[in-house]
Amino acid sequence: MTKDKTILRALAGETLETPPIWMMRQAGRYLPEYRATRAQAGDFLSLCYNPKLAAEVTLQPIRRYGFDASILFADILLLPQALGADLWFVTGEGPRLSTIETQADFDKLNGTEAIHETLNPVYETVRILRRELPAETTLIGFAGAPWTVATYMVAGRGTPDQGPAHKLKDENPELFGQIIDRLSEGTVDYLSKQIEAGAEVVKLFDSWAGSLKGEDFDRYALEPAKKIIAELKARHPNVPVIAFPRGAGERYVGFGKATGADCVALDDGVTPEWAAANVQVDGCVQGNLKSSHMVTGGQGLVDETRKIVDAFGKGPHIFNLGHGITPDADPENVQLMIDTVRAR
Ligand SMILES: Cc1c2[nH]c(c1CCC(=O)O)Cc1[nH]c(c(CCC(=O)O)c1C)Cc1[nH]c(c(CCC(=O)O)c1C)Cc1[nH]c(c(C)c1CCC(=O)O)C2
Repeated sequence: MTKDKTILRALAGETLETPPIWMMRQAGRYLPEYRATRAQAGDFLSLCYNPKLAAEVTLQPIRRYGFDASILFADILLLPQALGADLWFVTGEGPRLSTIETQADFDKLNGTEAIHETLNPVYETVRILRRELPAETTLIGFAGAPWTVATYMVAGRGTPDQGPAHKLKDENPELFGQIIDRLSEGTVDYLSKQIEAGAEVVKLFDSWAGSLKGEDFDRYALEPAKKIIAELKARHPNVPVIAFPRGAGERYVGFGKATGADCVALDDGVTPEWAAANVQVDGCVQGNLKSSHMVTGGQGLVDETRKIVDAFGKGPHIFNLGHGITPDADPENVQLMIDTVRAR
C-alpha cells in the first residue's frame, strides 16, 4: 500500500529510524545522463513539454541512486506561460518573460480555465511516471508559490532583490493583488490536475519568500499558501502538501500550522538544532544540507549530514538539501550523502 512509502509515513507525522531522502533539482545538469537527454530534446522548455523525455530525466536519479521520492520534471514558470505570458530561457542566464507593469498587461492574460491546454503534457508526464516508478518511490508534483512566480512575471526575469515586484505591490497593491489571486487560482487547478494524474504529494516553492518582511510576509507568502492548501485539501483531503518559504528565517516558526502544510521545507539559513526546537515541534520538516557540500564532498559533507540527521532524529524528517543541487556538483558526493544518511 502506498501508505507504506517512507515519505508518506514521515509526512503523516511518523518518526522513522532512517529519514527518507530526495534532493531538490535531483534531475539536473550535474548528471551526464540529464545533459544527454536535454541535448536530445533541444532545449529546456522542449524537455519540459516532452512527456517521454521529461519522464526519462525524472527517472534517471531514481535509477542511479534509489531516492525515496522523485519530483516531476517541469518548471514553476510553465504556469505563467499557460496563463499567456511569453517565456523563453537564455542559455547561461536564465528565464525571460513578457513583463506585467500595468492593468492592460494583466488584462491580456488568460483565465485559469485555459491553462490545461498548455499544461496537458505535464499531466501526461505524471501518468507515465506513476506507471514506471518503482513501487516504493513517492511521486511529488509541484508549483511555484504566487509571490515567487509573480516576481518573475512582473520583472520578466530573475532579479537579485525582487525589486520590480516589491515596487508594484507598494505602488499598485490592487493590480498586484489581482496577479496573486490569478496565480493562486491557477496553482490550485494545476496542482489538482497533477494529483488526478498521479502525484502523491505536492510541493509549493516560494523561493523568494525571504524578501517579504512583516505584514508583507503574511499577505503575500502565508495567506496565499493557506488559501491554496485549504482549497487543495477540500478537493484532495489525503494528499500531503510540502511548503517551502525559502529564506523565511524566524517566520518558519508556526508556518506549517498557519498554512495547513503537512511539512515545512527548510533552507540552510537556519540551523537544524534551532529548527528542531522551533519548527519540527509542530510536525514534519524537510532539509537542510547546504548544496555546496555536493561540490566539496569529503569529511565536511559526512559530518554535516550526520549532524542534520541527529538533530532531526526525534521527530518526522525528510532529508534534503537546503536548495537545489548545482550543475558543478560531483555525482559521487550525492552517493556519499545517501550512504551517510542510510548508515544511521
Ligand atoms: C525559481 C525557480 C525556477 N524553477 C523552479 C524554481 C523554484 C525552486 C528554486 O528556487 O530553485 C523549480 C524547479 N525547476 C526545475 C524543477 C524540477 C524538479 C527538480 O528536480 O527539483 C523545479 C522544482 C527544473 C529546472 N529548471 C531550470 C533547470 C536548468 C535548466 C537547464 O537544463 O538548463 C532545471 C533542471 C531552469 C530554471 N528555472 C527557473 C530558473 C531561475 C532557472 C534558471 C536557473 C538555472 O539554470 O538553474 C525558475
